[in-house]
Amino acid sequence: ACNYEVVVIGAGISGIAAAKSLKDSGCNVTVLEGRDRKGGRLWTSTVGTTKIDMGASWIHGIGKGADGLKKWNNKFNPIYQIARDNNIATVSTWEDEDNAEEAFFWWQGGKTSYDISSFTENFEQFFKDRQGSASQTTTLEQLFANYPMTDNQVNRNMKSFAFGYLFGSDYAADPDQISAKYVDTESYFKGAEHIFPDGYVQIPEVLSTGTNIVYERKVVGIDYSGNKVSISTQSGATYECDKVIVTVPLGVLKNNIITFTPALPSGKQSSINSLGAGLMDKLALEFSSVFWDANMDWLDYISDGDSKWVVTLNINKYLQKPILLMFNIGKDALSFASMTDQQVLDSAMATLRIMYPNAPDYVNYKRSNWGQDEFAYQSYTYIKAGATDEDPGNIASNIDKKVYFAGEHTQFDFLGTVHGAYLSGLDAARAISQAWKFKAFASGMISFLMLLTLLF
Ligand SMILES: Cc1cc2nc3c(=O)[nH]c(=O)nc-3n(C[C@H](O)[C@H](O)[C@H](O)COP(=O)(O)OP(=O)(O)OC[C@H]3O[C@@H](n4cnc5c(N)ncnc54)[C@H](O)[C@@H]3O)c2cc1C
Repeated sequence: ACNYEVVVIGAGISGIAAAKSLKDSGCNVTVLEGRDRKGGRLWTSTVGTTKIDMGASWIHGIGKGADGLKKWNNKFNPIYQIARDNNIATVSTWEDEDNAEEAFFWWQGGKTSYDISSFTENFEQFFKDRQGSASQTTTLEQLFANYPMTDNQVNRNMKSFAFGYLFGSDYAADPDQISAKYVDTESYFKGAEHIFPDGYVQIPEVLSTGTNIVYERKVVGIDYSGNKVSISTQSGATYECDKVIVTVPLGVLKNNIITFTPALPSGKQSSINSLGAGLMDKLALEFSSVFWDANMDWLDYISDGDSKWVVTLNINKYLQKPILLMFNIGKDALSFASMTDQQVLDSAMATLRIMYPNAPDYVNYKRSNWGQDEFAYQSYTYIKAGATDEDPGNIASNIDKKVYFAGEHTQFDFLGTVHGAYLSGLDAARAISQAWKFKAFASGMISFLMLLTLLF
């Protein structure tokens, strides 16, 4: 069996997946987690008395099968498989996102009379026709530089809405950042999109039973210059191990929160610099009753001059609670990051009252602020203009079979998702178990050869 001491940094889904797999192989595993809770960007919180996910909400496609990846033929999304195996309830929000029910509102007040679907269909078609001409450094905005439209306020606002609505939520970023070349080139699980009525955190909870997680251990240094890896934490506690798996988010790596000794190889560092740490924030508002279009999934808002509060999810449709979940993306999310809760709430309520002039006051709220979160500094990763689909794999590659990496940002196929993060954790664990299997085989061979020498 495995005789390594392994430290996993981070009790998000990737770290917990890696720890479980290695523990099951007999390794001695300790997980060091900076926060006082597990799950990382799976954060089931509450608004009033209702559980609400302020990090990931969806299993993006329960399966079976994933586009372009044969190995998933006939298989469920691994997160859905875990939910099924453990009787964790999930609820479908829609079979296909294109079929979600939507109402469109605009800055002039109430529902828009504008033909939104013609605009967004033309916009998408324009993108498809030109994506082939995009180079590695072409931004989505540059690809649309010659988009044919009369320059007036309505069209300008429609264009900025279309960017947020069609691409922003997928990549948690703005059109002047997203690489046009890589839009829609990652793989998607087929099937309906599901959420967890009792919270996504149930997944890391069932996977981490019996795992040794030490909380409030913010890692600040990893020294891998010797035979053993030495890990230092902000609290002063240090840990020694044979192998470490670093699962901290890309945003944490970009901010150099952890000092690596020696410094990370330049190729890996440049991939860390190149990828985009996308930002998407949520505001959950609970009301005393539903005043909005109860049959809609999404309430979409075309604002004047930016894309603030571009999409709002009607939670009532799935959980039968009078709750709206409002979203901001990229620079709009960033513009709220340093504001007080009251300022954010004022902005949200002002927008809701443009959409529904008689909207009453909220009774409870919960806000995420992932950009200011010292254990994330981001929401999810995207291919930024200048980066390539090889950058996530460059980050994943191990250093000297001592320092391994996992996390949603370390695999391209399902970049930015929970299932991608989960699978990356299993990959890192597999790479370590290959190392001990090889070591066991090599020492077996040496003993065998010594025995032969003694006999003859
Ligand atoms: C608002 C939002 C919405 C999302 N929506 C979806 C969705 O609907 N569907 C989907 O599939 N994905 C979604 N995602 C993405 C998904 O949540 C992530 O891809 C996934 O959870 C990442 O898992 P991870 O293990 O890679 O990272 P994390 O969950 O971030 O885990 C890393 C862990 O490391 C810890 N850590 C960080 N720094 C340190 C340190 N210095 N020392 C010790 N510990 C540290 C963190 O606290 C964290 O627990 C969303 C994310 C956000 C933020």
